[in-house]
Amino acid sequence: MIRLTNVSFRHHDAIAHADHALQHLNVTVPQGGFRWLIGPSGAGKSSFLRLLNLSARPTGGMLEILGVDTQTAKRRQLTLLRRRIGMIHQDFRLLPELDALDNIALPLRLHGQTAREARREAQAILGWLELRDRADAFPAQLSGGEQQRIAIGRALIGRPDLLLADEPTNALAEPQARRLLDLFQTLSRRGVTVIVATHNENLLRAYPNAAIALENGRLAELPEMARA
Ligand SMILES: Nc1ncnc2c1ncn2[C@@H]1O[C@H](COP(=O)(O)OP(=O)(O)OP(=O)(O)O)[C@@H](O)[C@H]1O
Repeated sequence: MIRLTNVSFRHHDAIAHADHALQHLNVTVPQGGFRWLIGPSGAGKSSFLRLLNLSARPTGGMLEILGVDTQTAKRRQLTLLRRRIGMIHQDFRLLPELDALDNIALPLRLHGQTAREARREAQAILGWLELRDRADAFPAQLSGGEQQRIAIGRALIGRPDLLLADEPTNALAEPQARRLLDLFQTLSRRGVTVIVATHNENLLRAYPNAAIALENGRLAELPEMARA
């Protein structure tokens, strides 16, 4: 369960003091829920995902993630919570000095698994991503779509309970995008909470899940297309 109660967020370096990226949001997503996150550029979608990803803290309100009250949680609880969250960043954020296999394996290494175990699981994911022959390639040697698929693999390898994705299909061809969305749907049916920011109207139509619509940092009326 994800629960935002009156959550506001202001970037440290926001220009005007009153400039809030998110304002007074009340949102609940049950465990296993799939939500699109939609809204025009600058509406606050990435800021919203940063809060859920625990890379930023709300400046007001209460944020509960997977049953943990993030304001009162101890550091150790937050560390454990982070391991249950998978994030696909819009700009991929691969480590340039690691090859494709080790980028995917990284979360398991950070969680203390041996290189051998982590690489074995990463190999299986590379197979699903149809990138087995690119295991040794470094990010700079990969196409945008290949980098995005590696970023997807890295988010999935830790078997997250909460999967967050910022425009995860923007570098993918349509069949790959649909395959990814089919996987997201399957994961959601198995109890993973999935939140996906997108501008891709074809996908919104093809996968009519409920949506969280933002506009100027506030919840907005849902456009017809996104009502589920
Ligand atoms: N690091 C930052 N410092 C200051 N303000 C920021 C920062 N990042 C975003 N903002 C501001 O916060 C607001 C919300 O931006 P955000 O990136 O969350 O929107 P978005 O919906 O993800 O946009 P896009 O679809 O273009 O990615 C905007 O007004 C933006 O200018």
